[in-house]
Amino acid sequence: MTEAYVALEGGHVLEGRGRASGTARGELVFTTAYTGYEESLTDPSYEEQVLTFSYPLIGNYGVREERFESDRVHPRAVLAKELTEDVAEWLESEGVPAVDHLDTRDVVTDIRDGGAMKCGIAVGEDVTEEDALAELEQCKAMSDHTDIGTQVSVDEPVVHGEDNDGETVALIDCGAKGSIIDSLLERDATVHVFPYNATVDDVAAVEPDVLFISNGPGDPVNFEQAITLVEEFVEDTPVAGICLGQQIVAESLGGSTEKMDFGHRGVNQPVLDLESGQVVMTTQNHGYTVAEPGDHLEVTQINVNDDTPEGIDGVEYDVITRQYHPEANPGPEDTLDFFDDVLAMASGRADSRAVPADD
Ligand SMILES: NC(=O)CC[C@H](N)C(=O)O
Repeated sequence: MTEAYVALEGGHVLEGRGRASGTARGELVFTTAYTGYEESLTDPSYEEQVLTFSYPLIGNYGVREERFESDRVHPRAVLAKELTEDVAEWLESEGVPAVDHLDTRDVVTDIRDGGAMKCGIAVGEDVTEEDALAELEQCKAMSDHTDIGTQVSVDEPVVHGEDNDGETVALIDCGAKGSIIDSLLERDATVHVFPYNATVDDVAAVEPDVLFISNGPGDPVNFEQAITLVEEFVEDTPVAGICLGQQIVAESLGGSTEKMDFGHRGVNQPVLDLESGQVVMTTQNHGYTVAEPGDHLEVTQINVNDDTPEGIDGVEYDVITRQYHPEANPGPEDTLDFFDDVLAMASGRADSRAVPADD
């Protein structure tokens, strides 16, 4: 019989039903998203995490490659109340352990009380609780994955939309979702995708109209080269960022970031634009946040639930970043116009708050 154990930080072990076999360890997090499991499971931002779905039934509309955000599943393991056969087979074929028949209400409550925590998973014919505890023992804190970029980034630069007539975007791939590239291509941009550790010379060679830092997994302070790129380019080149990208921009320009207790993961996170007073629904997936924007950046949007920064713009530089995922996939498309704003900024057409003040 297939055994399935989940060992939580502190040593508490849960028993469930094994749906995909193997052993794994990672940072235990939850998403409240009720749709979009194909997109979430292929989002590189989940690298080194174990993803719990709080919505009780996952997989009820199948598994379609056209919905994938990258070419593989990124969470180390998946926990749910009920996974369909389609999803279980997919995860088994990807070598990603999965456990269901768990009381995910308890798992979510544990994470909310204790914060995102380490965990170990063991699923298989002969596994024991000790196997899950052994995985837990070896689990590293997220911030200790210091070279996580190498696990999710392209190895070599790739160009998309070479024949497009629009702006030239240098996208630093810290684990970029495919929808970010698609959103730029749909707006006629040429997108040069660079490895997370690209040099200033590499990027300068394509003469970008905008330096765009992608989403990605882990702690922003571990993306030292991307932090350097923003410092080097910001005086002469507009800068944009999504999620990890916002955090990297803040780290570059005198701000700071910190780890949240359990983060924001879901598709109905309300965000208030401080200038217009408008609230939009957003997709989110992050465990770190900007703590202080620093003198060069100003917070322009906040999370309605906890006031954390959701939009940060440049004070004297052309900078626009968002903590949420404007590209949706999954989730609402309320914020797709972010890409129009970024490309307007890149072309110098921007009537943006980031325009330097007159003397
Ligand atoms: N989606 C992302 O880019 C995640 C950003 C970062 N890894 C965090 O957890 O906060």
